[in-house]
This record gives sequence, C-alpha cells and structure tokens, in this order.
Amino acid sequence: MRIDVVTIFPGYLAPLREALLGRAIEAGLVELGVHDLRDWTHDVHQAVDDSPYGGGPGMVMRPQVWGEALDAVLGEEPARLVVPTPAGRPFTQATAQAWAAEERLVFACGRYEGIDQRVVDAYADRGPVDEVSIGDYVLVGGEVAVLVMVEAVVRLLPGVLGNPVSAQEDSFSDGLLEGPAYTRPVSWRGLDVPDVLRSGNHAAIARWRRDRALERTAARRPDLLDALPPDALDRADRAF
Ligand SMILES: Nc1ncccc1[N+](=O)[O-]
Repeated sequence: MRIDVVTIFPGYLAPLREALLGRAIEAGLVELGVHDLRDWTHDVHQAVDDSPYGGGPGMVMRPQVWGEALDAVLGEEPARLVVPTPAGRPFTQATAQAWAAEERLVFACGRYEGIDQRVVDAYADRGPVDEVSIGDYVLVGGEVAVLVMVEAVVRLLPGVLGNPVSAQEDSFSDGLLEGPAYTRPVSWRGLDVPDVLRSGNHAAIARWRRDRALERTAARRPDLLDALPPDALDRADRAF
C-alpha cells in the first residue's frame, strides 16, 4: 500500500515512521510520502488560506494551492482521497478494514475552517473521496486524525502485526468491546486473576470472555449491542 499525506505541518506526521508503522515501512509493506502543501504556493508569504466568502470566523484553505498539490501527488494513479473533517462520516473499524484493501490512500489535511469545498467536488470525478471524522470533537487540523486512521489501517495489512489473529479478535471485529485481559503474576496487590482463565477449560474460558465482552459492551456502548445483526447473539449470549 502507498500512503501520501499533504499537510502544512509535515513534522506532525513524523510518528508514522516510529515503531510498528516504521517497521512496516522498512519492510516495504507500506510506502509513505509526506508532502508540504506550501511547496505548491507561489507567493512570498506562501499563503494557503483566505477569508471565507459569506463572512464568519476563521480562514478557509485556498482551492488553487490544494489543486496543484493533489494533482502532483495523485498523478495518474488511482487512489482513495481522504479528507479528515469533523463534518465527515464516522471512521470506524469497518472503514479501516475497507481501506486496508486499497492500493493507495492520499490524505489531505485541512487546517483552519477546512478546505474550499470545490477541492472535494473537483476530485470526486477522478475517484473515491471520503470526508471522514475520527470523533465528535474539533481538532485544530486533520493531521492527528491521519495518524489515527493510518495506524488503524496499516495494522490490518498482512505481515504488519506479529500475530495476525489479534486483528480479527480486536474490539469491534465481532461487534463487541473486548473484555478484560490478565497476565502474570496470578496475584497482584491483593487482586487475583479470575480462576476460569487458569482452568485450562477452553469452552469455559471462551464463555467467560464472551460474557465479559457482552457485559462491558452493554455498560459502555449499548449502541453497539443495538447494532448487532439479529443472529449475532446465540442463546447463551441472550441468557447473559
Ligand atoms: N475531529 C476533527 N477535527 C478537525 C479536523 C479533523 C477531524 N476529524 O475527526 O477528522
């Protein structure tokens, strides 16, 4: 997979070259390009924004600069263009799963009050454009959202995670939150690991884990329970 990011703060994306993602890049599983939007300005002030038509607070990012940048970065190769914005559709594990199958992702990081809408409209004719949000809060720009989304996607690529099974058993993969996890020592500050997890009885362990996942999901995210397909909960689940 090739990932390109266009931003006025390239340094913000440095963490993508650390740890797991850094190793994936070194292993050639992912190619990463980070581009400074100001490279496509032509004025001495390298202006990337201007005041909004119709008035209102803040500044809007100029379409000309973005057009030149995205033409250059996208080239002729097909790619999914992603614009992080609080006004976007929710980015979920399902989005990450879908994007993990893409050859190319190009992220356009908006700052200020966002990017002139015509940029999204103009590129919608060339390929898929997703305006997505990582949550219902307002960040200063899209860069942090790109870090979140790239990590969620790249960890799903074959060969990236040491233990690929865990990508299947993540929270959300079966529609439920993951339950509690334990490791050694068996007793710590007077708190013991639940006996069932040391019983060796795999059916009982699976049942216990499922019950804890249902319990946690009901308590913290009842919306996820409501969203489950009708056949997702078996009789034992319903008994819980
Ligand atoms: N929440 C956000 N705030 C600003 C820019 C992008 C955002 N997002 O979620 O992608």
